[in-house]
Amino acid sequence: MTPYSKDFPVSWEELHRNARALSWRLLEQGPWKGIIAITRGGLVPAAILCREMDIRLIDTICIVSYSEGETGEGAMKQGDLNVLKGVEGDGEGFILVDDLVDTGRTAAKVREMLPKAHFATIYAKPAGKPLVDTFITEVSQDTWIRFPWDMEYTFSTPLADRQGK
Ligand SMILES: O=P(O)(O)OC[C@H]1O[C@H](OP(=O)(O)OP(=O)(O)O)[C@H](O)[C@@H]1O
Ligand SMILES: O=c1[nH]c(=O)c2nc[nH]c2[nH]1
Ligand SMILES: [Mg+2]
Repeated sequence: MTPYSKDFPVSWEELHRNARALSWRLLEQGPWKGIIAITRGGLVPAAILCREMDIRLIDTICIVSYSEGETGEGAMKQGDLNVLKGVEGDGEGFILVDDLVDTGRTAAKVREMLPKAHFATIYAKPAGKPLVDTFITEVSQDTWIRFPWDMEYTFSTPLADRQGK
């Protein structure tokens, strides 16, 4: 059974605003040598951060942790962590960025790989929050965040018509 009972759709505008808010917070804590994006979710936040912070050195850690769940409703379940590509060094002076922390499993893995990096996310759920150095918005553990790159505009049934369904 999926542990997610709430949906939290995020628009491009909201994502952009939150990523810029994260840039402000990180600029105050610099200087930074570069950004390491945790693919794939960290790629769009990293693009916004490096533009706002004038950072030109961008690398990736490529890691896979979720696969399509049995529900077929777009919610995912977590499998084994699979690191496809790492980076050299201990991460000192680098921002490690991801879109969110949920259980914190991905965060724990990347922190182990780069113990001195500053780990930043836009969204954090309570279980993963202690592993993040800087984040912008907290959502409850039973919420599934829907990022704009995972959605498309579609018809919305009026609330009155949904009653009793
Ligand atoms: O805190 P956790 O429970 O580990 O979950 C958070 C991770 O899960 C998602 O990535 P996912 O592995 O689904 O891949 P993606 O970024 O390529 O979509 C998300 O982008 C985080 O990286
Ligand atoms: O798009 C996503 N939304 C989430 O809430 C989430 N949690 C882990 N991985 C996730 N991916
Ligand atoms: Mg990810």
